[in-house]
Amino acid sequence: MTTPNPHFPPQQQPATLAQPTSAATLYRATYLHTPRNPFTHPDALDAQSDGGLLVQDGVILAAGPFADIRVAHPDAPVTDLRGGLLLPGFIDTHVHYPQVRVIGGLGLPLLDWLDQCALPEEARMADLAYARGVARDFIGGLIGAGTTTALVFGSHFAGAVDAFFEEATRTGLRAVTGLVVSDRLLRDELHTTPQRAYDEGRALIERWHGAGRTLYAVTPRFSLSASEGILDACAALMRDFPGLRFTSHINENTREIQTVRDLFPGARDYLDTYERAGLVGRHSVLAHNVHPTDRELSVMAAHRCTAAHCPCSNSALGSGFFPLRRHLDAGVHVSLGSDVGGGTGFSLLKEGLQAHFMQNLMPGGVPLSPAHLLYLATLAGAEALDLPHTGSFEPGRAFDAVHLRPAPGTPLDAVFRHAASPERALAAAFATGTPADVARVWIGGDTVLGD
Ligand SMILES: O=c1[nH]c(=O)c2nc[nH]c2[nH]1
Ligand SMILES: [Zn+2]
Repeated sequence: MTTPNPHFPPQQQPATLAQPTSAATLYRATYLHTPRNPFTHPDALDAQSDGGLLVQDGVILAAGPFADIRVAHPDAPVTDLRGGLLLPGFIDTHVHYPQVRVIGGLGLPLLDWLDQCALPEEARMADLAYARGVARDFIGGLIGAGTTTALVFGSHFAGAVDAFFEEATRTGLRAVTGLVVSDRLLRDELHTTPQRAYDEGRALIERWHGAGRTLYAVTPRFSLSASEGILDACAALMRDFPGLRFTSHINENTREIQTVRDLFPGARDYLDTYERAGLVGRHSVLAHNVHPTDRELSVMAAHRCTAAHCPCSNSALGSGFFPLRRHLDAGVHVSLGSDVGGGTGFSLLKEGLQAHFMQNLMPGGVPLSPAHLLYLATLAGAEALDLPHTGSFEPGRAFDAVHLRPAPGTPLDAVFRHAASPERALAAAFATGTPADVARVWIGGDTVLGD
């Protein structure tokens, strides 16, 4: 892309860190990652057709051509992953936990889809046993798609959020989530009060923020359903507990935007409803932003907040074409989200493909290479969530990885066996890969799927 994003300079890391002192494993694979942002660095893709990643205690110690790593570490046991593609684990920056069982409500615009599909299901999360089952389905879906970190829209019920954190902890997923809060225009049982939003949020933060791999995200559903009082309670949590993340929705659908305008007559625009409350900052991720104004883009860039682009959801709900070029030109950071259940599944491969299609089809769209798609599905999310130990295979980062190994006889297997380069194989993975091609997933060096 044309405009450098000054907010996330590439990490300068030595090629090899300290020598291992105890058992390390050398993974041999065709691997690809984007240690840099390809929108600002043309040679951002690092592809090794016969690569080696030396991993100890869940951390990558060395990365490069297998032969080089082998010479330096002749005794490390080798795990041979050749025959597929090894990528950094995917990072989904917008996905709804209580909606996994209502994926596929096609054909409705946002507000009708919420009324008819999403909110009735979200009301069921009051039942803790039900919520526990949903948490299993949801996290199984994420990991099964190769996602190792997710910014998750939680539930309106504190017990269901506890259930999510418990399941995330059990499985090892890196998860950032929180209580969803609203006090109008949804359904009565999903409404809360500012005081209760603060009290329940605080209790969850004290239990889960920074516990193991979990972090807390303050989460008003959207300004349409959140009064100034609720937004102020959210801001109070952000002030009282430094290091929290913030997430919500913005500028998704024209009817939604008009309703927000009517509800906040003093606000300059949609972003201003969050901005006035002090909720727009480096740790803010706002989903969709399909219809932003120039002022909103410049304020988002100035505050270094992220727009989570959810192309399958935007297509399924008919929300519109995401103006990626305007975001990049304004210097707004962009990451990728599946937006299950408005989105159509957990695979960030599919989201990457849909992003590619939409940019191809829209006037002034940004041509997206395989490197752009991989970046959006991995490092861009790590940057959005300020998790610098994830997102790529640079030494010093956690070994969060997905091994794509299509079944013999499938078209993707044929492409992998005959691809002229790893980059061609990567393009095919985005074009035709699915969760069925995910053979193994690691988080922090632990195998969480496959063997
Ligand atoms: O895509 C969306 N999914 C949701 O659940 C939602 N809630 C508010 N705005 C929303 N947009
Ligand atoms: Zn959403």
